[in-house]
Amino acid sequence: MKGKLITLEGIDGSGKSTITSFLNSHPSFANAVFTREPTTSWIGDAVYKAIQSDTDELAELMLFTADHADHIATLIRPAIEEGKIVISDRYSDSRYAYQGMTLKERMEEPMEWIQMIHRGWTIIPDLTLLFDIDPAVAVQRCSKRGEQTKFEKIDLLKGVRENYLKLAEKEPERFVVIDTDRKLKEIEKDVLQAITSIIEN
Ligand SMILES: Nc1ncnc2c1ncn2[C@@H]1O[C@H](COP(=O)(O)OP(=O)(O)OP(=O)(O)O)[C@@H](O)[C@H]1O
Ligand SMILES: Cc1cn([C@H]2C[C@H](O)[C@@H](COP(=O)(O)O)O2)c(=O)[nH]c1=O
Repeated sequence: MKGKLITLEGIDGSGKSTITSFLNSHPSFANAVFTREPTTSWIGDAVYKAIQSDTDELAELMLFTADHADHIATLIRPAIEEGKIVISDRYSDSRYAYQGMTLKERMEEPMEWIQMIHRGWTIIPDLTLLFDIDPAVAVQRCSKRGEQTKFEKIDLLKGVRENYLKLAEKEPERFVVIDTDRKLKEIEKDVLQAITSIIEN
């Protein structure tokens, strides 16, 4: 039996890692493979170097995309072929939404172009949970957390959020949008319901 790929997406501070930890300790997902992008490989390390410095935005996209290709080849495809459930904290939609913003002065329709360069080799998720939140609330949460990435700025995150919502509107059969400006218990319930309906089909 073929496995399932479930991805968690959303702007910085939207609550993806918090829900990933919840799922990781939930008995229903004891055999699932938990992963993330940027990955923990040397390419993922290079990505973190790029986003912690003033790297050219196109070079940054290429690094994120190389990390994605390696992630698919070494972990995602083999796990899915073994019939596993794979849960990834960020995946290709992060590139469409974030680099769709960072490259908007460099080209016309960057989001469509980035999607085009993924076509034919990426694996499309069975389910994408989009953690949606007002960027002002997300940035406030991030500031309490301490560490910051260069993308944690309200204006940029507003554009990233709009890109995510456009993606969700175009593919309603893949996306489930979760309002994360709520109590954790309510979010957990919606997440479990969305995942269960995909796994049981
Ligand atoms: N529903 C919630 N209500 C209040 N605070 C929350 C909620 N969910 C998460 N938080 C807090 O918000 C902060 C950011 O959450 P988290 O690290 O899970 O976000 P993230 O989407 O993984 O962020 P990033 O993409 O930047 O890693 C954390 O301090 C977390 O404890
Ligand atoms: C995969 C991916 C990530 N990003 C951005 C989103 C975040 O600001 C950082 C990763 O940091 P995290 O807090 O460890 O999730 O990188 C991106 O711009 N493009 C991508 O493809």
